[in-house]
Amino acid sequence: MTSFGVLTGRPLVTGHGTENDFLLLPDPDGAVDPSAAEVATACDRHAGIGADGLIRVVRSDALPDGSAALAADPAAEWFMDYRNADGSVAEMCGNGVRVFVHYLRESGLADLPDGGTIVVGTRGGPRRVTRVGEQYTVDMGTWWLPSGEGAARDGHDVVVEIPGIDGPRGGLSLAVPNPHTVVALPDEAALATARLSHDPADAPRYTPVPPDGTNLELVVPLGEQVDGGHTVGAVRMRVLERGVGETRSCGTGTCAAALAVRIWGGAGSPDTWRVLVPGGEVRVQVEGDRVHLTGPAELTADVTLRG
Ligand SMILES: N[C@@H](CCC[C@H](N)C(=O)O)C(=O)O
Repeated sequence: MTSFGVLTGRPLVTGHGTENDFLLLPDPDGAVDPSAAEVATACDRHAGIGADGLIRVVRSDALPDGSAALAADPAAEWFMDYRNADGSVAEMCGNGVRVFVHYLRESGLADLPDGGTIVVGTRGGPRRVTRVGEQYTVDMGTWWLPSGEGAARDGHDVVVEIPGIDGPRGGLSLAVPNPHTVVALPDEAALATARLSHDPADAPRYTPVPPDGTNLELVVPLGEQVDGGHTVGAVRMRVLERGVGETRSCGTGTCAAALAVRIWGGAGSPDTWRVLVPGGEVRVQVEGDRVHLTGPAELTADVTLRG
């Protein structure tokens, strides 16, 4: 008999950002702290509602991680308590934070006029989210190369064996601030043949093994175009998310993908990137050691779990 534990009977809201989908748990006062097993069951696509992750919408002053966010930025009234579909926590979710802010706006918990900005607490630090019509631009903060600048010179710091792809490939590790490994493939046919799963018998293998696990982005650079007088790069991406499986989009992953392709492109590589994912398209803007992500957010249903 399936048990959703503390989630039973709680009003939940479903939503997605470029089809990276989430269960939102409104819990302003921090009264409901689901266990990893309860999150995993609710996110199971057969035994539960199904989602790539669960996001608790909670006031920052109601939990310890939120207090740290408030100390970093007193404007961070709300905290995105993000859990992967397997119940594990992650530092940041680039698609989720847009859906989070869209929910705050739609439910009247925050006033966000067009052009307005709100600060959201996350485990990766406070994030400023600006509404631009029906799109949201997230200041994703600083990014870095965990292996140091030498990795940028070499272009890779990890070897990845990917089921469905011939031979081992060089990958580049990036922190956004959650861990990502980006691997370039020669064309879209190769991208289509990759098998992306956490099944131990068919999972990618990394040398060295990433200490905190990793999200894996497979990318195919699509070239550059001039848009409004600016050069814009384009890249197609598939992603295997840590703690989830293959998803139709990953916001932090699109940032990692754009950053890696930009590094591989060398001097003169664009700062603005269109990243095409199975669930749609987002835009990534690099400003030195900071990165911004722009994309849509939607709410889809109000749901309640039965016992
Ligand atoms: N889908 C998210 C990333 C969620 C966290 C990730 N699976 C991890 O464990 O690091 C995004 O949109 O960024």
